[in-house]
Amino acid sequence: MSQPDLPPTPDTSTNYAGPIMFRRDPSEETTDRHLLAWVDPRDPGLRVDRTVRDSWRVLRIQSEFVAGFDAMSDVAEAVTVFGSARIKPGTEAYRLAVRLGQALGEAGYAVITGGGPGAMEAANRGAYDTGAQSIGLNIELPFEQHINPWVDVGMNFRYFFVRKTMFVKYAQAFVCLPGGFGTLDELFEALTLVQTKKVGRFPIVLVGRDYWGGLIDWLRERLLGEGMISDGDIDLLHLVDTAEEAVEIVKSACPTCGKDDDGRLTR
Ligand SMILES: C/C(=C\CNc1ncnc2c1ncn2[C@@H]1O[C@H](COP(=O)(O)O)[C@@H](O)[C@H]1O)CO
Repeated sequence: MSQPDLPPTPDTSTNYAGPIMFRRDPSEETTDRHLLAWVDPRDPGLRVDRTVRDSWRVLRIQSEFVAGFDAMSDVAEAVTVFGSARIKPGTEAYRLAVRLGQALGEAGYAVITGGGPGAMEAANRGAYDTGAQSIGLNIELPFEQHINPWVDVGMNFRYFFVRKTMFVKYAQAFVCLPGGFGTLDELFEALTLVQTKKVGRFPIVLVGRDYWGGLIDWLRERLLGEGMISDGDIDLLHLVDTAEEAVEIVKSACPTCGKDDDGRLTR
């Protein structure tokens, strides 16, 4: 029933700038966007943007690394799960992501995701269900954004590259569920880090032969076929169909991960 003496329910759409929340602000600005904006050095009115503001931004970036390292300091063995922000509860894709979170949790791993909706939420939900640590590293975006309710350690990052450092530094493996540009970006960053031996310990697992198979075929035919990558590079990717297979690959790459000296789960 309407109550004319009360103000209308507010628009609750929410934007974040790092830890700061804004409502009723339709701006598409984000901190990343300010950092990456090109500023013409010949424009005297904007010169301060390059000479002063960019230099000072370094301190904010530094503080985000410090906060991220602090937030993650208690994380033991963990697996980072990537996947579409768009899949919905009730779908097969969502159930697979929940099952993946559960299987990783049951095997003793903490689960790290981007903290958002879709496959991230589902994997956090599965991990949370098993009592495993469920971590969400969210990112400031130019539209409404919240950390999903199944995250028990969460952080909201301003900068994509700081957040990506946390995904890699605190995980023993990456598992990619079907996804779009964001998932592909995260997958190829991981692949490049392993290929260039910046990280050495990483299995990268793709779940969904049907979804990823075409990409693997293309990588083999074009990139390998035309000498853009080496023979072993394709083998960095493990293609599976089920959550259980994914966990087996993670475990076999790091048999002691998730266990203490007596072989007990460490969570
Ligand atoms: C588009 C929608 C929500 C966006 N919210 C996100 N929150 C946190 N992390 C995100 C979000 N969107 C993308 N990511 C990151 O990229 C991967 C998923 O991207 P994709 O393009 O959907 O594959 C994911 O792993 C995150 O790290 C829904 O309204």
